Amino acid sequence: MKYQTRKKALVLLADGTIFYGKSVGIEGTATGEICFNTGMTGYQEIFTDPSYFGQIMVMANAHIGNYGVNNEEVESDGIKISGLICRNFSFTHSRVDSDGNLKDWFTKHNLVGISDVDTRALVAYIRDNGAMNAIISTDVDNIDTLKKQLAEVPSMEGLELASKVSTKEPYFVGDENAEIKISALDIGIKKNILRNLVKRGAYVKVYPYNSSFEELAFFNPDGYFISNGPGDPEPLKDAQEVAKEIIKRNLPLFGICLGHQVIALANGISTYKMHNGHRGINHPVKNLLTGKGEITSQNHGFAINREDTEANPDVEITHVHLNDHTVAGIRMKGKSVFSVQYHPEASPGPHDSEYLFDEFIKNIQNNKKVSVS
Ligand SMILES: NC(=O)CC[C@H](N)C(=O)O
Repeated sequence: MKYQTRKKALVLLADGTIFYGKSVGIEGTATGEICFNTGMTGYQEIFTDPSYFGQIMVMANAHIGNYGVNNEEVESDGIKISGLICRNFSFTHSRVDSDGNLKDWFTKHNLVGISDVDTRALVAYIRDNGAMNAIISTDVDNIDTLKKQLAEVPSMEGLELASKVSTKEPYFVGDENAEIKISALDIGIKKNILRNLVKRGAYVKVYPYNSSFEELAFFNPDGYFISNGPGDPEPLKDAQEVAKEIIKRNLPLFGICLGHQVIALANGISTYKMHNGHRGINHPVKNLLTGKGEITSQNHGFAINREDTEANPDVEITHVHLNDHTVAGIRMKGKSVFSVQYHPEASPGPHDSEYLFDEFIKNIQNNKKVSVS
C-alpha cells in the first residue's frame, strides 16, 4: 500500500483533545478506554489478550508490524483490543516464520487502527491526565458526531466485560490421563496460562464466566484456577461466589490478574480504578517471601486496596509493585490460596515469575497427599 494514499484518521479523547494520524486498519470508528503499553515486543499477544477487550491501545514502541504475524502467537481466537494507535507502522515485515503481515490481519479482524500519531505526546498526556474514554475514526470531518458517540461510551469503572470474552461452553485442554486435574474459570483466559498448566502435567477443564462452584467441582478437580480478564472485577458476583466456596472448603486455588482481584473481593477486600494502570513487560515486583525482585509482565487498570488487605487477618501481602507500592500478590494464611496481579505466563516477556505455576502445582500435589492419607 502506498504511504500517500492512506486515509487521514483521528483520536478524540473524552476531554476534547485531538491527535491526528493515518489509517492502518479498516476504515471506520472505534471506541473504548484509551490505555498504553510500553512493551517493546509482543504486539500480537497484546492485541489478542482478552483482558484488553473494550480498550483502545496506544503502543509506546515506535515500530509496529515489522515482524509480521505468526498464527501460533495468539492469546485468544482473535483481536480483542477495540482499536490501535501507533507511531510507525510497517507495511513490510521480516521474519523467517511469519505467516503474514499485520495490515492484512487487521483487515481480517476488522480492526480500526491509526499510525503516524505522536504517540510520545499522547502517552505522556494519558499518563498525566489518567485513563479516559476515547474514539478513533477515519471520519475526520464529523467531529461533532464523534463527540456525541464518545459521550455514549460507558465508563470502565463498574463495567462487566467477562461475559463478552468467556467461552460459551466448557472445553478441555491437555492429556486426559494426566495426574492432575484443574477446573479453570474463564473470565477472559489467555492461552498461555493454559499452556503453562498443561506443560506441568495438568488436564484442564475451562468453564464459562458464570459457572457455579458445583459445576466446577463436578469435574472432580485437584485444584482451581481463576483467570485474567477485562473490565471491573466488582460486578463479577458469580466468580466471587465461586472463589468463596473454594476458600470455604480449603481447596487449592490460584488467581491471575482479574482472578486475583476476584479472590480479594471474595475476602472482603475492595478494588479501585487506578489513575493509570500498569501495562508493559518490565514492571518490577518484590516477592516479600523470598526478598527477590522479579521483572514482570503486567496489564491491569484496577488494583486491590492495600489498607483493606493489611487489615484482613486471613490474608497476607506476598508481592509489591516497586514503582508505586501497590499490592501485586496475596496469599491466604493457612490455606493453599494465592494470587498475583501480574502475568507469570507472559509470552513473550520476562519469565521470572513462572515459578508461581510450580507453586500452584506443588499446592495441588500436597493437598492430594493430605486427602489420600
Ligand atoms: N489482565 C487482567 O486480568 C486485567 C484485570 C482488570 N480488567 C484490570 O484492568 O485491572
